[in-house]
Amino acid sequence: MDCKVQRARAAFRSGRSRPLQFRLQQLEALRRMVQERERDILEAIGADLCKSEFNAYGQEVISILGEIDHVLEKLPKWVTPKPAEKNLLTMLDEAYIHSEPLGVVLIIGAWNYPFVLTIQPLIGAIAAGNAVIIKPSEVSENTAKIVSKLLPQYLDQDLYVVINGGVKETTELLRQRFDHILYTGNTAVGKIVMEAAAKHLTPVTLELGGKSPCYVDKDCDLDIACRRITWGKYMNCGQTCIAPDYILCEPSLQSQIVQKIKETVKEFYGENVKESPDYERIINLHHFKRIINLLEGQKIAYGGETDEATCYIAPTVLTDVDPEAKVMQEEIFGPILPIVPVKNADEAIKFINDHEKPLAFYIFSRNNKLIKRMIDETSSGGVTGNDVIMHFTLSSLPFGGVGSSGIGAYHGKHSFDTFSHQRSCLLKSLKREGWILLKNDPVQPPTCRF
Ligand SMILES: NC(=O)c1ccc[n+]([C@@H]2O[C@H](COP(=O)([O-])OP(=O)(O)OC[C@H]3O[C@@H](n4cnc5c(N)ncnc54)[C@H](O)[C@@H]3O)[C@@H](O)[C@H]2O)c1
Ligand SMILES: CCCCCCCCCC=O
Repeated sequence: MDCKVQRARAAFRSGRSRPLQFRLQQLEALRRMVQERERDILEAIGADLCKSEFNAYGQEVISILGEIDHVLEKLPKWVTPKPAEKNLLTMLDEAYIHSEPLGVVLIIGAWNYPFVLTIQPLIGAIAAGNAVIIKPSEVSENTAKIVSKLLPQYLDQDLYVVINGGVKETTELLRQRFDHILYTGNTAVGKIVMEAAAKHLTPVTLELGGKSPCYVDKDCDLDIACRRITWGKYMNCGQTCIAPDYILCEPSLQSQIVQKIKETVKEFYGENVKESPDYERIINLHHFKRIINLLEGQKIAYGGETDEATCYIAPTVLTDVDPEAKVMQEEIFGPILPIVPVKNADEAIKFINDHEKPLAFYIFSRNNKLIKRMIDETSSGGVTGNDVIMHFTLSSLPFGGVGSSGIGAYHGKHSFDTFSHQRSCLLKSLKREGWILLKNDPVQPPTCRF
């Protein structure tokens, strides 16, 4: 492992990852890999998460191809040094900001979108000119295997290295010195990563989780709201970092919401969800049991069926959920949707602010003023009004958390910035040396110097 990181560092020091042409060529090769080996990639994701090819393509491959195209188009502009404003003392000089690569960066991926969560940060790290060590999640072993098999066939083998393994290997890896670490996963491990990084003063981007609230206002299009919530909540069997974790709404809306979600589930997955090729499974028995446990003592208004043998949990809605209930104490990361009744938007705002800052916040309302007020009076990594998940799909928006849901952000230019150092450059003119006397004259106030 040491020698793989050293090899990447030596390759970085050779300087070959820096030229724009090289970065573009590597990104084009990555795009070719995704296009030519699409079948293998979809198969691996499918095997890990019991996901249809259609869903794997729509949820993982499309965003990677879109991100690569976006970066290929914009990178020449991003790498161009940006002139900086000058003052009287430097008016004859050249001042600019140069984005330079950080060095060797470590990307630690999570299992729930195993391809996108390793490859999307990789795109940014290559674009910024770094060498990269990629550590996919061992939980999604098929995707980890295919990533480690394919990347060396398409990319520079010394600069971009995949290391597979679990806690032991990652712990060992974290002892090494990196120039940046981007970790995606749960908050507890995020703290371990940050502690290890601190030993080397390595900056981190932590893409963590949390309980993302969804406020449904009584003045909203309830049909559309419930359709969109159903889509985002039950996609990937609820195992999405920015899935709406729970709903806040006035008590009288609960039964309508349950009814509409029930109808939408039928529309999306058919009469028998268990038989639907579009409905995934919980990743493993450990998570299956953890989620089932959250149902204890709850009023199940819809769903609730489970099958341990296949880690199946039906799309489920809970009503009149007590904020103190177990299901409200941790991120659910499964297809259970609690509804917590609140009197109004103000009570919803207070509820959100009384808890840790979430990764996402969703507001459904016809009243844009209310949406803006709720944004102003709360905090979260990102927000989507009148939909869920969709802010993730925009390369122009920084994707990341705040407070306990994460540190830093990536996607598009934000990835490039995350993996770059903004270097201040001042190139002094050799002219007007006489001015130095003025600079060194302590009796002259600065305003009188020129
Ligand atoms: N913000 C985001 O973009 C994002 C995306 C996906 C998931 N998540 C969050 O991640 C969580 C689910 O992921 P997970 O944590 O179950 O994924 P996971 O089990 O795949 O772990 C993530 C990574 O951490 C490594 N790891 C695990 N234990 C470790 C340890 N003790 N020391 C060092 N490394 C260790 C794993 O090998 C893996 O590569 C949820 O909270 C979810 O919200 C966040
Ligand atoms: C259009 C749907 C895209 C869905 C991608 C969601 C990725 C979320 C990453 C966190 O888990």
